[in-house]
Amino acid sequence: METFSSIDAMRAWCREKSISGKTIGLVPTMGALHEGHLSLVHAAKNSCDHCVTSIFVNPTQFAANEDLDQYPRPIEDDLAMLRHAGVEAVFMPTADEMYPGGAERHATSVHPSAVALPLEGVHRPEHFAGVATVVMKLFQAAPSDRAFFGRKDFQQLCVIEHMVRDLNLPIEIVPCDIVREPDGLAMSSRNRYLSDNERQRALCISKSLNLVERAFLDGSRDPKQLESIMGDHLSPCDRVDYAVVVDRQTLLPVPKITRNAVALVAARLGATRLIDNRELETG
Ligand SMILES: Nc1ncnc2c1ncn2[C@@H]1O[C@H](COP(=O)(O)OP(=O)(O)OP(=O)(O)O)[C@@H](O)[C@H]1O
Ligand SMILES: CC(C)(CO)[C@@H](O)C(=O)[O-]
Ligand code: BAL
Repeated sequence: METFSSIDAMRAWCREKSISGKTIGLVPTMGALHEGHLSLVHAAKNSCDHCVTSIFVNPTQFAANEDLDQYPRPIEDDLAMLRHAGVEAVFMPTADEMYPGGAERHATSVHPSAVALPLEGVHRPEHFAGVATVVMKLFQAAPSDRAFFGRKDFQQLCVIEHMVRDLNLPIEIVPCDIVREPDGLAMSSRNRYLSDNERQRALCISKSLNLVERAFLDGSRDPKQLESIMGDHLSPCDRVDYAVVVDRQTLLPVPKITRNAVALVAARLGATRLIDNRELETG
């Protein structure tokens, strides 16, 4: 497995692979890897000739009061997992390599589509501009045929899909299903912040989504009714930023579900903020 910290070297590796007609799959991550990330790697390896994974804790998507400094960086463990998974190249640039002159003075950025505005956009107003910009930069540093993103970060996936569509980027976005712990908790790098008690209480998030799905499958098409089911079961959380059922395309509220929808939750256990969701398909 080769590791690259320079954009030029990473780009040269990708160019060499694609000149010979081979396809490349890119898996962007912030490290602290778990089985959710590895499922993206497996999907990339299954559908592409070569797989590149990036590890970069992107400063421009964190607000000043967020966990940029504490974000876990177990780089040796991450590299061992990627080696074991058969990844051929890892892009792990420094912040200076990605943002010469400093992330805070970085001038040109991607303005994401309106799908970035609700939900996470309300609670993390600069977040998706930072995500879209760094993903655009990762696509330039590691030019690939396909990029793999998890449905766990559902709104992020929408933002990236819109960016690729609106800016005509020559890359296919491949959404990958949410990988969960055996008890239902969505895998997330931030789960490692949880105390035993918080970890136990965090289970109410996936349970509330199970109950919403059950009510939806039983015929409920009233978002308010579904949201109240979620609300009733999220009381073990210390704070609920949102627990909503919205349109799958726009992520905006609808009076009645007539086409595909999605239930999304963001909630805190202690200082840890977790997100999860469940797609509700009208069929
Ligand atoms: N449980 C999961 N199942 C599937 N994909 C996942 C899962 N968790 C993360 N991913 C995906 O992995 C990619 C990298 O995500 P990231 O490195 O931020 O991990 P994370 O676990 O979501 O971290 P965080 O706890 O900071 O949200 C994203 O596309 C994300 O959606
Ligand atoms: C897509 C991403 C790697 C951009 O920094 C990050 O937001 C993540 O890990 O989901
Ligand atoms: N998985 C999304 C990255 C973030 O929360 O910044």
